Amino acid sequence: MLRIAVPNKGSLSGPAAEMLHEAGYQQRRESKELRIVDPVNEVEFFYLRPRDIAIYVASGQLDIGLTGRDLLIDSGAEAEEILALGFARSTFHYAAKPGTIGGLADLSGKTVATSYEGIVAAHLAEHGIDASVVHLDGAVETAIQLGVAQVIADVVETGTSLRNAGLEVAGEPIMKSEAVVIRRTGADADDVKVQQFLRRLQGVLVARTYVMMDYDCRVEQLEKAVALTPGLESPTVSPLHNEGWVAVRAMVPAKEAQRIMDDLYDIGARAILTTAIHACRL
Ligand SMILES: Nc1ncnc2c1ncn2[C@@H]1O[C@H](COP(=O)(O)OP(=O)(O)OP(=O)(O)O)[C@@H](O)[C@H]1O
Ligand SMILES: O=P(O)(O)OC[C@H]1O[C@H](OP(=O)(O)OP(=O)(O)O)[C@H](O)[C@@H]1O
Ligand SMILES: [Mg+2]
Repeated sequence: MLRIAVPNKGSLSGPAAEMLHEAGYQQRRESKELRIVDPVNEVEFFYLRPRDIAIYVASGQLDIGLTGRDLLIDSGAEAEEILALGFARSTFHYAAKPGTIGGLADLSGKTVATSYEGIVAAHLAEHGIDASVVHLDGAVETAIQLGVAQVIADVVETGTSLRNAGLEVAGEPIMKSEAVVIRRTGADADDVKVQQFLRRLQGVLVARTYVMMDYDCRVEQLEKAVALTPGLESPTVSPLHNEGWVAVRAMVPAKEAQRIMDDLYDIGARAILTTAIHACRL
């Protein structure tokens, strides 16, 4: 039975459960459940604090975990990222009152408040900056107003929390994060059950980002049309009953579907349809 750690609360938990559900796995029915078994898929899910997931996975008791890249790095645990999941995207930044911090050197001698001490201490050391770090559990934007620190280092997504606290980002981003699948460093890369789990999640990622496009076009236009819809490997081209026409089928990025349909129409393609992909194995 594959043992998987899943975030039990916070920004990661809803989208993680949704992705697992889309991948065909049973998920817990209520938020107090800490462990469930999905007997059909032979998987056991453990609902853990996002921050603790890398530690559990590194200990070898759980095969894989879903967490944030920033949480993985912050933990310093012996675990590694094996698949990026495209949700809970964020950037990790220093921030301060406008005009107080021009560049990294200005952090010298300051106190930095953060929930991500591991990332911040490593970043400061890497750049040879002597600053103090104070750990706070959350709502770190308030630390400056209340005099606990002159600088914060935190997750920024829309920037609303910083703006509301009258702060602005200082210097270059420290790192970019998103939800990731992790396993213990050096774990068996060919484990069949892990590979199957990853293929299922990859199927969801593809289904979310691609649509299937079908259209008819004249044989003379086929090369131009195929250049617009090269597919992932190669489009399927089938003869039509009407001589001189073919039907083409290819996967296209969902974000570009409308532009591609316009371009296909312009070169004479007709009966252009897009359909959602619900699941796939590439
Ligand atoms: N506003 C946000 N937008 C996108 N991702 C976020 C946001 N806030 C946190 N994250 C990401 O979520 C993960 C942190 O999850 P965690 O549950 O620990 O914190 P949280 O979502 O802030 O919840 P909590 O309320 O417990 O602090 C990190 O990977 C972080 O980058
Ligand atoms: O740039 P934004 O879109 O405003 O998002 C970033 C904010 O979201 C998270 O806070 P959360 O709401 O999880 O509270 P917390 O600070 O207590 O973790 C994060 O810690 C930032 O404060
Ligand atoms: Mg938070």
